[in-house]
Order: sequence, then structure tokens, then C-alpha cells
Amino acid sequence: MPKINQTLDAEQAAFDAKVQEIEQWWKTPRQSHIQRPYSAARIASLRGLLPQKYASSDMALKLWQQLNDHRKNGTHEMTFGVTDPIIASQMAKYQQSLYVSGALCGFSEVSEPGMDCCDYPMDTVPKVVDKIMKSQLWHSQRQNHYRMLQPKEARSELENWDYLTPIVADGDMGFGGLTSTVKMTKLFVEAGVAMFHLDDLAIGKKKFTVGQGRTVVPTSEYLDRLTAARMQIDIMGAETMLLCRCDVDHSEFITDVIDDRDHKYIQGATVPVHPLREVLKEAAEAESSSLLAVRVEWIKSAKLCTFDEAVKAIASDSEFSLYTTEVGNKIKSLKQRREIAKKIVSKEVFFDWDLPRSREGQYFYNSCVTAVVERALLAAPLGDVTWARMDVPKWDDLVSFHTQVQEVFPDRLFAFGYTGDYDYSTAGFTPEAIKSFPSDLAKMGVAWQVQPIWALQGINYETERFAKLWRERGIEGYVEEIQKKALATKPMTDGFEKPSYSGSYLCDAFWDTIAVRDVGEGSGGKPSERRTADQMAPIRLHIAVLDCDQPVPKVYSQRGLYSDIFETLLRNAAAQISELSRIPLGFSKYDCVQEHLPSSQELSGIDAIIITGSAASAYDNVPWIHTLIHFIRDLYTHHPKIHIFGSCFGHQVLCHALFSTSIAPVVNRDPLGWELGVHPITLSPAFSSHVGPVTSNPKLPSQVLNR
Ligand SMILES: C[C@](O)(C(=O)O)[C@H](CC(=O)O)C(=O)O
Repeated sequence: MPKINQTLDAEQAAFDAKVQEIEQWWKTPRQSHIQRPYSAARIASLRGLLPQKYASSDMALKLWQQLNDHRKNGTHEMTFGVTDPIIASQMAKYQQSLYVSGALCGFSEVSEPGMDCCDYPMDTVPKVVDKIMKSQLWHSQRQNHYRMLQPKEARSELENWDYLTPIVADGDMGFGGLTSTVKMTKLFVEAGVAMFHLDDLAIGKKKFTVGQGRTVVPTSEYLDRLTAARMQIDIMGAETMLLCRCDVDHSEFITDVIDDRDHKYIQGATVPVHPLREVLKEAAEAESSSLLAVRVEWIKSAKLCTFDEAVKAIASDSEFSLYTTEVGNKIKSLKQRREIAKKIVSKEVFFDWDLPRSREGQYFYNSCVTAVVERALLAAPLGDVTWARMDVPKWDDLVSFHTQVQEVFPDRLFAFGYTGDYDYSTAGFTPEAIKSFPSDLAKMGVAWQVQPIWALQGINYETERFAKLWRERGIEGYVEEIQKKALATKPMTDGFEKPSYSGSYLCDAFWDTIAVRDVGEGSGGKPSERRTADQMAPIRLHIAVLDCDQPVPKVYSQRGLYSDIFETLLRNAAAQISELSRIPLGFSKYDCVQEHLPSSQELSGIDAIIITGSAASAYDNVPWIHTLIHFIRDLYTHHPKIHIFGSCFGHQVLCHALFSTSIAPVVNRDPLGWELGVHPITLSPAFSSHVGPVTSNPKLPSQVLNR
């Protein structure tokens, strides 16, 4: 292996420059609110020598701007959870961000699906982010290419979606120890995430979804998680946003009492009782019918409460008032609280937080808004956005939480999740209050709002409807209720509504680009014969065929519709001419008699139109012919670049539409009736000079097409 050929001075100078660069970066408006417990030098020393660039940074800067704009204007972003790139592509039209939910991934992206216990592999959510991000990049490439195929003036009519929607993702509790959090962060940044959240739930103890005994980790462990993620983002030099989610609002347990800051929320028995885990063990051995009932009974008999509540229960009012003053707002461990109580309260306080501990060692925890606020305030400097995850959307708690955090961090960005199980009316919301809920939250700085698990209800509901329709009405139901509606609302160049156009131009362009190089270099052509980018643009030929009738049954059964016959003829002809054989031909077919005609959006992608024959006559007074005549006039006037060809009836109707006046129709019924037979024609010199010599019934297409 070669050694790095650098003097020690040069190495030191490079390192110092890197440190300086990081320090400058941390002073930028995007970074300056973050307070790191480590130095720039530490980060510089943790970096490798090859600087990398991440899409995550661009997406984060975009989201950062969007959310700050919302914050300034008192508005908000409304998004929902998604794991599927097809759904994500449609969301781009209405949402400014996407959410990849851990719960959804746990149901749909793992080999062992089930309730969200965060027991899936660490890379599950990052992989979904990667999948969606790649799909976004593809859509943006596909759309850009399609637009560049069109002349500048035509582009204003085309769709131009911003498919690069920033992705917010669920990092849950970091999936393991701190090194797992570091690795997961790396996966997220590499996948292109704009922001991800970390919560303070305990690994391996997550219970879905509402309450039912959630367990949090000590404050210090939560802050370490956030620091681990922030450190890795800094090592990567990325702008990735970190959302600090806090779950203490609905937690029943905490894993440890190692952090003094948590002590005032930990509950203990205030009478000497047998330990809960032993009582439960005995009940299980005795095959007691309800362990839950035994537990509830024990909690009652143990008079479970926090130490401060225990003091209050036995102290006089004056003693308790003295006690609270002395405890004050500063952190006081249980040991310090006991000492203060001993000094002030005449009776002895019995308090034992070990007696209620679970079999797994968890302590009972008294969740309340103050506890959430305290954690959120400690976490805020490490992250960019704050989220208090609540089991029940209690409005008073929401107001209290957001105002208390804002008192310390006035410009704080907040997030809120409309968890799927929320029962708004039970939580006291009137229909009006539900309506204004998002904007009321926005007024408190909640700039990012999400319904994380919409898909569980939404996709189930829509799929169930379609499954029924398909079962009952088959292809007719599909055509009427899905296909026609999808095609009517969306232009053909967009999304996935018309599968044959979803990126087919882009796909063809790859072939064309390769083939063009082949023509220029591979087959000996001179460079000057290569097509320029401008000449290359329209090399795809798209022909629309308007079917004005159906062939007689025998022909139809063998050769299909007139449009199919034209397509076969033209493809065969093109295949025989080397210049044309390289051009991808696209055909779309319209049932003219049903008045299905190309929309103006579709016309922008069409090069030529063929109007077929029909048993009808151009002057017949039927609605579809009137519609066709209007269409032809509009086409002729507004789309001069589209070539029009009429065969038989098609030719008649063209002449009728373009040259008849109300007093002088050019196409009439022959008063002598039908005429059948062979009629010699003479080609005018102008025609011959334009298309070249034509023998009657040419044997080779080249006889017609060669100039
Ligand atoms: C956001 C969430 O973490 C998720 O996995 O989507 C869940 C969703 C839910 O419970 O509805 C959560 O809020 O915990």
C-alpha cells in the first residue's frame, strides 16, 4: 500500500483548516442554533480524508427553509406516512414533505410483519427512504427530459412538479446502543433523508400504540442518543435535520434511576408491602385468572406515588410549603429530597421505588406535561425541531407544552403527529375545533404536522373498494371507474396513470443516445453527421390514430381495429428504411365514434394524426362527426406542427372540416348514388416534386418515402 506523501506540517495545516471550516459552518444560519457538547477539532479528527457530498444536505436545506417560512407566517405543512414510491410520487403534488413511518415499515417492509415493536432490522426505514428518494430522482429526470423534448413555448402547458420532496423518517430509539444510532444516522444521510426523529423510548420495550405501558430511558440516555446522531451528521458534514421526539407524556415506566433529573417523577410504594414482581409470580404460579387485576390491586394497596406526593400526604401544610421551597426548581436527587424531608417533616416518610419494579427491572414513572417540557428543553439544543408525542390530544396540555418551550426557545420549530387512533371527540374536540386544529397548532409554532399511519386506514379502504368493484364489475368497472378517470384527470406524461408513458420517453432516449453514438462513431459516420442535441430531441415519432369505425368482423378478427392495421403497416414500412428504423414509433389510439380524442395536453406530445375510414359520411349529421370536425379545425389552426393524414372517410372529413362553408360544402352526397371501380389519377408536378416519383401500387415503401 502506498504511504501518504505529506509532511507533518502539511498534515497539521490541513487539519487546522478543516477545524476552521467546521467552525465557520457551525456559524451559518442553518447551524447556529445547535449547541454541541464537543469541539470542531474533535469532529475534524473523526472525519476521513475524502470529503463526500450528500443529497440529504440539499433536502434538509429545502425543508429547513420551508418550515421556517411556515413558522414565520404561522402556517404549517401537512403530510402523511408513506412507504411506497408510487404513492410518494402523487403526494409531491400536494405535500411539501413525506414521512416514512416506522410503524408502516414494520407492517409492509419486513419479512416478519407485525405491530410496531421496533424489532425490525436497523436498516429497514433507511432502505425505504433510499427507495423513495431514488424514485423521486427518477421522476425528476423523467419530467425534465420530457420537457426538454418540447419546444420552449410548449413547455408552459406541461406539468412541472417538484418531485424532490424532502423526506422525514422515523429513527425510533436508534435501534440499539449508541454505535447503532451512529450507524443508522449514516444510513439515513446516505439515503437522502431531510430529517429524522429519535425518541426516548426504551429499546425492546416499545408497545404500540396508545399507552399500555410504554417505557422511557433516563434523560441522560436520551440526550446521548441525540448527541450520537448529531455527531455522525457533523462527521459527514451534512445539513440533515434532527427532530427530537419525546414520549414521556404517555409513559408508565422508566428503565433506570441513574439520572437525578428523573427522580421527582419516579413512583414508589408508600407502605411496606410485598414486592410487586413476587406477588405477580405467586399469582401466576397459583394460575390466578387475571394477573392484571392482581396488579391493579397491588398498586392500590402500595399507595403508589412520587416522593414529593408521599411527603405531601404526611406533612402539615406549613411543613410541605417549607419542603417545596427548599427543593425549589434545581435538580434534587431522591437522596437530597429525603434529607430535606428529614429536616423539615416531623413524621418519617416511607418511600420505596424498588418494591413496584417489574420483572424486567423497570421503575414506575409518573408522566406529566412538566416532565415532557423538561426533557424537550434539554434536548432542543441538539436538534432542530421538537415533538411531544401524546397518546391523547389534550388541547390544554398541547398549549402548556408549546408555550413553556417557546418561553425558552422563542423561534423553536415544532412537529405534531395525528396518531391514527386519536379519538378527537372523546378528547373534547368539537367538529369545528377538529377543523381548525392544524391551524391552531400552527399558531403555536407547529410547522410540521403528520398523520403517520394514514395508509393503514386509507389504503385498506381504497383497496377494499376496488377489490369489490373488480369482483363485481370486472374490466368494465375498471375502465369506467379507474382507467377513464385517471386518464381524464392527469395528462399522459405524468406519474403512473398511463403506464405506457411512465418514463418511456426517457427509456427510449437512452436507446437513442446510444444508437446515435453508434451512427456517428461505430458505423463509420463522420462526426459532422452526428445529430446535435437540438436535432436529437424529436427523434421519437408519436402517431395518434382516430378510429372512425370498426372493420368488418372477418378483418377485425384477423387484423384488429383500423388503428391496429395502420400501426402494423407503418411499423413494417419503417423497419425497412434504415433512417426510420432507428426512430422509436409510438402509437396511441382513440375511439372517435365514442368522441374520445386527444386532449390538448396530449397533443403536445403527438407528431402526426391519422383519421381512418368509416362507413359514415363526412356530411352525416351525427354528434361524433360534429365533434371530430371541431377537433380538426382546432388542430389545423392551433397545432400547425402536427401532420394530418386522412384515409377515405378521414380524407373526406378533413376536406369538409377545412374547406366547406355553410353555403358551399365541398363534400356532398353524389346525386347519382354510389360509384365503385378503378379511376386513373394524375399526380400534379407539385406533389411529385415534394414526395418524389410514385409508381401506382408501389412495391417498396422506399418508392413512396424517398425524396
Ligand atoms: C409515528 C410513529 O412512531 C410511527 O411509527 O409512525 C407512531 C405512529 C402511531 O402510533 O400512530 C407513533 O406515534 O408512535
